[in-house]
Amino acid sequence: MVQVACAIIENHGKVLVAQRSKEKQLGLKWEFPGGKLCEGESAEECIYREIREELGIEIEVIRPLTPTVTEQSPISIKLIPFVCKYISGPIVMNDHNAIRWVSPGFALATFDWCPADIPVVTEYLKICRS
Ligand SMILES: Nc1nc2c([nH]c(=O)n2[C@@H]2O[C@H](COP(=O)(O)OP(=O)(O)OP(=O)(O)O)[C@@H](O)[C@H]2O)c(=O)[nH]1
Repeated sequence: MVQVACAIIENHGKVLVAQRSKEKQLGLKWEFPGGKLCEGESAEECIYREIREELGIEIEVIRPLTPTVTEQSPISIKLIPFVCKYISGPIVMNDHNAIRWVSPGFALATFDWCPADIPVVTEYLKICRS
C-alpha cells in the first residue's frame, strides 16, 4: 500500500484545491496537494515537505482527518488528510495544472475529484458545518 499525505489548506475562509498535471496518473482530476511518504518519514513531516516542494509555501497542521484506502490498480492508496492553515509565502505551481481557492460549501463537492478524495471532502464539509 502506498501512503500519501494531503493538505486541506485554509486561508481567509477558503480552501485550496489543485488540479493534477495532464501527464500524471489521474491527470486533470482535482486533489488536495501532497504526495507519497518517503521512507522513515511521518505523514506530518511529509505534508510539510510536499507543500514546500509543490507550492513553495509554509503551512501549519491544525488537525488530521480520517485516512481513506482506495484501490488504484495495480496498487492501493492510503490517503492521509490534514486540515492545515496557510502561514506564508507566495504560491508557485511547481507540480499542478491549476489551483483554486474555494468556499467550503456546495462548490467544493462539484469538482472532478480523485476517487480517494471524495470521502475526505464529505468529512471536511461535515466538520465545517458543525
Ligand atoms: N497528492 C495527492 N495524491 C492523491 C490524492 N488523491 C489520490 O488518489 N492521490 C494519489 O496518490 C498518489 C500520489 O501521487 P503524487 O504524484 O501526488 O505524489 P508524489 O508527488 O509523491 O509522486 P511523484 O514523485 O511520483 O510524482 C497518486 O497515485 C495520486 O493519484 C490527493 O488528494 N493528493
